Amino acid sequence: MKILADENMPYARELFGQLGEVTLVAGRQLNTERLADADVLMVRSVTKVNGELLSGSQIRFVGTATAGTDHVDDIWLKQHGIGFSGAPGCNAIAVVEYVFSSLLMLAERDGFQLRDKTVGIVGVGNVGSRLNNRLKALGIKTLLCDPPRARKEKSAEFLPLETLVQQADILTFHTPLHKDGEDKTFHMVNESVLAAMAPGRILINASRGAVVDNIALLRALEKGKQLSTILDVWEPEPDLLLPLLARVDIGTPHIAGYSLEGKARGTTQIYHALSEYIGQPKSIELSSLLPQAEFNHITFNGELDEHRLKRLVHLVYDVRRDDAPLRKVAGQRGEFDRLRKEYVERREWSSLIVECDNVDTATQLQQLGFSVRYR
Ligand SMILES: NC(=O)c1ccc[n+]([C@@H]2O[C@H](COP(=O)([O-])OP(=O)(O)OC[C@H]3O[C@@H](n4cnc5c(N)ncnc54)[C@H](O)[C@@H]3O)[C@@H](O)[C@H]2O)c1
Ligand SMILES: O=C(O)[C@H](O)[C@H](O)COP(=O)(O)O
Repeated sequence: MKILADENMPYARELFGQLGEVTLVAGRQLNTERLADADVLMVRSVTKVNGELLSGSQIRFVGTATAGTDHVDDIWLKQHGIGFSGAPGCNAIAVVEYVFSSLLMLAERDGFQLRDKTVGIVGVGNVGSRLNNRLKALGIKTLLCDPPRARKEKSAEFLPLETLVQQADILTFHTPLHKDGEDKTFHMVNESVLAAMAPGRILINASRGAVVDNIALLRALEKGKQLSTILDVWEPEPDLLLPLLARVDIGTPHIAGYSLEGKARGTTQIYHALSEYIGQPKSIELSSLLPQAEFNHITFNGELDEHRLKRLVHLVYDVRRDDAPLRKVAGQRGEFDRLRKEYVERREWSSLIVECDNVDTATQLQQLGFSVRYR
């Protein structure tokens, strides 16, 4: 079995090599010729997988090691009897930790306490629900919007987007990109949503670029709208609007989900899916693949306050390490992708064992996802 896999997929050779012959390719350069005699295609989000790419090929299974699947025409795959698997939730923790890192940085810079803010979460799936749980562990008020879940679960927990726009100090988007339909998310943040956001609010997009109308956002900021913005995803990528990057508070090259754990989980999820599809079910523990983290043990004495939490969070991942390099190279051909390809290893909070002497601190850090030892 010949398996073609994106070169930016950690552990692809080790895992897929157990199932067939692996060739690694640059995701943006995949074309019909490269697919010639391949049986399986394993991609990330930069490869558009559709009839144009696949007709005439002998591909019988497609996997994407990503949470978002808007780059895959899954209907076409089904119609043509091609197996498909995404990697739901693989990098949700990484995105949550990106959001925390960003908000704690803004809180310090602008002199506010996160615990005084209300956070509106739009899209309460794998990312949104984990974000909600961690914010609640800190006693932070959240407002939730997820119409598909609201319909299914008939729960009053979910509110209309307009309510969040009016009431939340921080509005963070974690929806899939739907170009149309009842739950359309394309340009969900448009001119009128931006106009309705009160001065001093914070807008975060770590979902898909086009969930926010980037031109409308740029216009609003150019007209002096007081809005702090955190953008990990752009419309379009990789050729983002440079004047917009210049005006956002934090701008990163679509790496919110790029913890080593998150990427590796993506690979293992589609490895499991392929092995089942071909009738040779295999399983592998993530921990057997991952190296020890650079910093893996720390002693934390006393009580946890927001300032100390910020220091701990930024010890593991400080978003500024991804913001500055993008500003330096944006606009230069190939550089957005290079930053992603050569991404310096980043680990999740769970990779840090925190030894605590205070039971409340230990409980809270555990709820937040750190590995904790109480002595
Ligand atoms: N920046 C990154 O690196 C990164 C990483 C992971 C995921 N993502 C993106 O974030 C998205 C969310 O990730 P996830 O893992 O939580 O996905 P998910 O599928 O688990 O959750 C998405 C949630 O959004 C809800 N939703 C759908 N339409 C909606 C609408 N119109 N309004 C409000 N909610 C709506 C769904 O009901 C679901 O609960 C992915 O689809 C992907 O595009 C980006
Ligand atoms: O949908 C996802 O999982 C993320 O957006 C993912 O991190 C994108 O990374 P890429 O596939 O572009 O490497």
